[in-house]
Amino acid sequence: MNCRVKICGITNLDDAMQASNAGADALGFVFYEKSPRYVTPKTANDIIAQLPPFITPVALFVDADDQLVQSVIAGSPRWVLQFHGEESPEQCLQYGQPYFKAIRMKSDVDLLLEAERYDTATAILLDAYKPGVPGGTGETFDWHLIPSNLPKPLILAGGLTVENIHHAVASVQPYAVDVSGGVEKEKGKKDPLKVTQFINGAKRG
Ligand SMILES: O=C(O)c1ccccc1NCC(=O)[C@H](O)[C@H](O)COP(=O)(O)O
Repeated sequence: MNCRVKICGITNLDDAMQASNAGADALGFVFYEKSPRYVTPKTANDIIAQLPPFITPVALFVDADDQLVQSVIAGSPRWVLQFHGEESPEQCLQYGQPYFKAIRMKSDVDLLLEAERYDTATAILLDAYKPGVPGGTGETFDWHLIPSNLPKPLILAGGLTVENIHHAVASVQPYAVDVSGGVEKEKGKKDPLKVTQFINGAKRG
């Protein structure tokens, strides 16, 4: 199985180009001001204007104002949206763009119900739950909680690293994996070697 890779938390052109050249399928940009990986709509749109074709830029929001979402998507027709907060299916759909819904995993989450609720999402992204931290936690969750009959493409996130990516892909067999902190040298700056090793590890799966 060919596992796709999204490198999240891109803040600069060098990291975006390096990840693209190393084989990333998607790049994530965090439009959440409290994040150390926050980028402005202008910076992100300037970066994606220079990306090669076949790379999907993903705009990540956490319960954002309409105005912010609109200012991002006005900059390029290439955006896929990722909603990482408590957005309803109607809110996610209102922009008329393809979207992923992130679900933060707790033992009592009914994933089949969530997948049905967000049936307009093109994929469900599963991330670790940490109280007070909406994402980019660097923590894994119990992959046994993922049902094998999830009716949506699954993007596995949360605490993935060069060390655990082979095991993650082999055991969960996700459509794609998503990483941020595990391939950084410091918050907001990627480590090129880790990015390359991570992508190779995921695709070798
Ligand atoms: O990266 C952030 O700071 C962030 C802040 C708020 C919501 C989501 C955020 N990041 C999401 C991601 O980077 C990934 O989709 C995912 O959470 C995996 O992150 P990590 O565990 O660091 O690999």
